[in-house]
Amino acid sequence: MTIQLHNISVHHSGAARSALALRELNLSITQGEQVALIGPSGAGKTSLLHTLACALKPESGKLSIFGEDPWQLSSSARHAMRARLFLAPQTPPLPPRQRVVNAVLAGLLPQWSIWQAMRSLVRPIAPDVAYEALARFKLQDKLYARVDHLSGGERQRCGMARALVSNAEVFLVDEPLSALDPTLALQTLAVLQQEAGKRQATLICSLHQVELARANFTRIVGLRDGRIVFDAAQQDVSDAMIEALYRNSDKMPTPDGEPSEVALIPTPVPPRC
Ligand SMILES: Nc1ncnc2c1ncn2[C@@H]1O[C@H](COP(=O)(O)OP(=O)(O)OP(=O)(O)O)[C@@H](O)[C@H]1O
Repeated sequence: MTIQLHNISVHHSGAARSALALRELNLSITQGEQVALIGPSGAGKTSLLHTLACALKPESGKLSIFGEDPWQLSSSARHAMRARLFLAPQTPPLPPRQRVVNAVLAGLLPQWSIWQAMRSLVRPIAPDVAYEALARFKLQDKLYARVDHLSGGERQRCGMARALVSNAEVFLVDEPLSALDPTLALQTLAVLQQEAGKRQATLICSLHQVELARANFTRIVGLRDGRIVFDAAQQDVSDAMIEALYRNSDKMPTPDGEPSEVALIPTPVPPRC
């Protein structure tokens, strides 16, 4: 099992201790699985991806990635683990004045020495690698453009190209399609899924496009109020489950941050690869 969460609860630093972003989550994902995370805004999709990327430390519960608890490792061992995980945030943190070629090649940084990294900033070491990755997202003509001259959707695809050049074993991708038109969204998702499939990487992808998730992922995890509401095979996800997942709650929040009511749906047995 590549990823195992047992009763994981997480809160963000700065948030009230009781305002948990994830509440007693249980989840197991095997290497090579492709999982879509869906759920309303604030459900905890980003928090879950950041927890899996070892960017957020759980408050309680047991987390295992590649068979080890990242937070029991030394910081250098955890750093090495992070290099096997690629987190593509909703808004890729690309330095504005950087050239696209360098932004993409940053995906190779975990494999480079400090000298290679510095040399590449002056004169990109492997522009062909960046070019090929960009071409898969139809962005090759922007190879030497400045990042702050890209549109939002182009930046997102630049972030995806960076994922492609990395040798990550797990892709944690947050809302990769939010700034893309429907055609590009489909193409981008296809490239991500093909690449993950080709290298047997695990792909965990949060999506607001529920129909895209249902059409393209064999396993769908529905989150709401920091809890897993369902974890089901694509064919077992019904319209009623989706409707309940996204139903607006007009209940007033309680002062301790606990949601006053969550429509929990019995969880079908998750599919196994
Ligand atoms: N930096 C932060 N500090 C404090 N609380 C946070 C922070 N980031 C998120 N939260 C809270 O954690 C909970 C889960 O947020 P999260 O961003 O994980 O949801 P999400 O499902 O990814 O939402 P969206 O679809 O809008 O991106 C929310 O209640 C949110 O308000």
